[in-house]
Amino acid sequence: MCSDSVKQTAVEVHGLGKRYEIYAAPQDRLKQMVLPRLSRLVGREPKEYFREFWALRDVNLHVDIGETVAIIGQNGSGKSTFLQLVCGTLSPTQGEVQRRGRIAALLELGAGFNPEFTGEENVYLSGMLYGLTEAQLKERYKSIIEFAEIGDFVSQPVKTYSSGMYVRLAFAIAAHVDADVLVVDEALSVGDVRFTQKCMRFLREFQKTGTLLFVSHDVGAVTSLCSRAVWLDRGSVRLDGPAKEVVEAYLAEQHVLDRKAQGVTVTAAKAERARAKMVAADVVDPRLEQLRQANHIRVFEFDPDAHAGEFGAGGARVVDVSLMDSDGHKAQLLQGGELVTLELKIEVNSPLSGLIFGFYLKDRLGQRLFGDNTHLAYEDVVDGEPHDVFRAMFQFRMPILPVGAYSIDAAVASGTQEDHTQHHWIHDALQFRAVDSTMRHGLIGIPMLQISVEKERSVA
Ligand SMILES: Nc1ncnc2c1ncn2[C@@H]1O[C@H](COP(=O)(O)OP(=O)(O)OP(=O)(O)O)[C@@H](O)[C@H]1O
Repeated sequence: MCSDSVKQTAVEVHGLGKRYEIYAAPQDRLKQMVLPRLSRLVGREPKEYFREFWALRDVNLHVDIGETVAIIGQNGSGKSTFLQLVCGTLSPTQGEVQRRGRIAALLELGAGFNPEFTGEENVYLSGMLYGLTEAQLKERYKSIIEFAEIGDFVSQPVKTYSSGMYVRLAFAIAAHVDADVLVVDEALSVGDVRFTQKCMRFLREFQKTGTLLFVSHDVGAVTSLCSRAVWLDRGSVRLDGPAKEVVEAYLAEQHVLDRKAQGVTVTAAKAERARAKMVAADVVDPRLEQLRQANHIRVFEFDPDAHAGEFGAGGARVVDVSLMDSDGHKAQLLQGGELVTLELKIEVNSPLSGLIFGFYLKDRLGQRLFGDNTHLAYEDVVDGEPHDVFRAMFQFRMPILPVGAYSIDAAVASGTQEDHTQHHWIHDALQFRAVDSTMRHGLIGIPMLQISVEKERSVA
């Protein structure tokens, strides 16, 4: 951890709270404006005609310059309220926000633009509100419009824009105002894939120097972009920590709640992260030496107590997870591109219909690289009785992996693909590490069947 003098604070939030007054009927609002004053005039205790609702309460947060922090949580948990308070577009009922530097915000649709003004006029208006001079805006205007890609609509009032066009223009402006802190609320979910990727490229560049606060329901975007996540739950901070861990805890809880709504009890348990057991260094498959491109992958042993967390209703349990090589031996060292079989051993505790066994392979950030389950492969329903033991096998070619740590989530559920109860989900059940690789870019490489070059025409 760096000292405060080295790492400066970008945003500091103390005891932040936002209270709304909820009126059961419109006339109650009128009564509240008039009657309490009258009551006070005649010396009576004034009555309140509203119910108070705290959208956010007692939130404390410290964000360092250069950090990328995701705010996650269910609908209505207070994420947008929090971002608006941080940006100063909403004033708090309690507490305070301290910010350093220029904050640019991409908040919910509708914020920021004057709907009667054209796109061009709004570029100048917003830019000046961010503190840019007219000369600076003239200089950057072409680049802003190119980024937004809204064509001739730039000379139309923004009230005629689609939600996607609106966000494109807002993003383009925010990307050009030299912000120190960028606050992005769900903006990426509105645009099309190409624009979203453009924004992601911009955000990745921005991250190198700036501070980013990011709200998204897309947990993939959260884990790929953010090092830290804050989980807001009914207006309070539920968990604040490494993005991967917070997202996994949040997803587990979402499943618990989803099943509860269906009358099924699923529990989420957090286990201490334990060190995975390393394999002995001298276990080397002789075939590996013959392979031209080295992508050695060390597989750590499955240890039922050494995982990042687990949850489930408990009707069945994953008791063993292993990766086998093509000879059917438990692999300790693999090669990217090799044929492997992932084997899950499951014990059933209570009568279950429609058993589904599945896995996800994830990278160190928790991004799911790929996964599969038995539901789609088996049309017959697999039922289980107490004490039954199943082995689910997935044979696939291990992709070529960039150097780094990887893990496999293993799970057993019952039901259907669309509606199922997780009985046991183990985060990071099996861990492994790609120790060397020729791959530098991309998430995974797939073994090429053939690579060739043909000269079709020669000038000479
Ligand atoms: N002006 C308002 N008056 C009354 N209640 C409000 C007002 N604005 C927001 N709320 C309530 O505050 C709570 C938090 O809202 P907020 O929009 O911050 O949640 P959120 O986490 O961003 O949700 P979502 O994921 O759906 O965007 C919600 O219950 C919402 O209904």
